[in-house]
Amino acid sequence: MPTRDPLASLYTTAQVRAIDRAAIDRCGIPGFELMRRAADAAFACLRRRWPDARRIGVLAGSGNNGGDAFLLAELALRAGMDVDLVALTGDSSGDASRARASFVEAGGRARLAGNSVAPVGDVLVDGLFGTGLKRPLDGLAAELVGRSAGRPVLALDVPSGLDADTGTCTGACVRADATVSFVAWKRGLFTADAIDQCGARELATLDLPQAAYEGIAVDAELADACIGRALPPRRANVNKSRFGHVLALGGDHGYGGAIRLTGEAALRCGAGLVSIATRAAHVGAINAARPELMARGVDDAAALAPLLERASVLALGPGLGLGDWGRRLFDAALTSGRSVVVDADALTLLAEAPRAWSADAVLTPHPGEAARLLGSDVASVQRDRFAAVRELARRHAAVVVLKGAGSLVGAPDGRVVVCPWGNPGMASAGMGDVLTGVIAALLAQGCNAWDAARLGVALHARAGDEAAGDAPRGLVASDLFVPLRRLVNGAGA
Ligand SMILES: NC(=O)C1=CN([C@@H]2O[C@H](COP(=O)(O)OP(=O)(O)OC[C@H]3O[C@@H](n4cnc5c(N)ncnc54)[C@H](O)[C@@H]3O)[C@@H](O)[C@H]2O)[C@H](O)CC1
Ligand SMILES: [K+]
Repeated sequence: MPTRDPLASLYTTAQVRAIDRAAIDRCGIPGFELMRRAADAAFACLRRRWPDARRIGVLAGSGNNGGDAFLLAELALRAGMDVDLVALTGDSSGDASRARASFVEAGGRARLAGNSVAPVGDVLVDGLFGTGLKRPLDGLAAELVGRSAGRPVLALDVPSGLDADTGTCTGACVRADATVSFVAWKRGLFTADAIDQCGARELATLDLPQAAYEGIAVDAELADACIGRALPPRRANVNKSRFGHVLALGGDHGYGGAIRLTGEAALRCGAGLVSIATRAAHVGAINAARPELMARGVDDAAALAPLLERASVLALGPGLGLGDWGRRLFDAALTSGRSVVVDADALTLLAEAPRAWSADAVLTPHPGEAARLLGSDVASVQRDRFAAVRELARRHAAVVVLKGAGSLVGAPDGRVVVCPWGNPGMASAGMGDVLTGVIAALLAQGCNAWDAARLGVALHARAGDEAAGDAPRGLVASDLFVPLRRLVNGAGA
């Protein structure tokens, strides 16, 4: 059994609660001690991130998230800070009740939320709700969250209002500058709305022994970008044929740039040879822009046959269109027996008629394409991205990349990897075309579908972050080529 990497393991809230129970029942650590350790870790995080804070505002809910908040407030009092604590309810339950009493014994005073204003302070501690959130926030809780807008916020465990299993928030939700999560990463902290709501994420494992985690399944893993294990350094005595031949198919009239981006990305990530099957009208422009690409105008399966014969991996779909021409290329490609990355319009064609695969297959839908493939709608896909990517991988018996904020990679056997990199600048034309080329290049160099997809997504997102810097707006897809080349050679791993 590979040793669990706590920093890369993602759990559902039910699994985290099971770890909590195991810590108490199996390891003999009282729940209140866990709460105290959580408060210690959160207070240390606050002092580190806001070293000049002298007054803190605290929002305390009725459950153990609130209990964490009461004990943090007590620590702040004992450190000589001013504390303005607003409690959502007049009493707390279980360990939280003991935490509340401890805060009061230390001289703390809990104001009742009622119609009072939000707590004052240089920084606001969000201890309203954590993994016990059961429904979208409303009423007083929603009002308090609304009043935290625009202030520096440290969220305890989970930003209040965020579903820690799916990363979505349908009602009011705290927007934190930092979130310190306890015991283990909740999978919902890394995808969907969480990317906007969590701020900087920190994990405090509360010094739990490994025994607390044993026997409790990990639901997903954070992507790693260590390319070295899958693509070892190149020997000198090699020929380009060792690094595969990618054939990119697409670029109907008006979309020649899409397939060119795919082809160039494959070259930049180390494919030995890259050919492009596209409309004849695009060949001149592609050859002029990137002569290393072997662009060929094709109109039918006959013209495509020799290209398919020479290729080892196909990148199918960017700018393919849904017309007769695109359908002919689609059908020829999917009966070629080659490993294939299926993207863009090819996914729409696939949704019309699912296929069995005779080699490795990676699908790369955005939420809209995923909805079409599932016969569902975007809202349902985004409501639970983990369920969607697992259902897609199972139903199509392929590795699936569900793109979007916090891209997910799913395998037919249920494995899921979550990409913690990427930025809003990547929501722009051509980024998906580049990703298709990246994944095809890794397949061409010998990676299996799972490694090619999870590493390709990580490389692509990290290249996007490097290219964007602190200016995501205006990032263009070809900006990724230079960082991609650095990262695919193991830089920064
Ligand atoms: N193992 C760990 O990760 C540790 C967790 N700790 C903290 O405990 C909370 C979870 O505590 P819990 O009491 O289960 O739930 P919450 O405090 O998150 O929720 C409070 C309470 O609120 C009610 N509620 C739920 N949704 C709503 C709503 N929309 N409106 C109003 N009220 C709602 C419901 O009854 C909940 O029970 C975890 O996040 C950690 O912060 C430990 O302290 C440390 C170890
Ligand atoms: K919280």
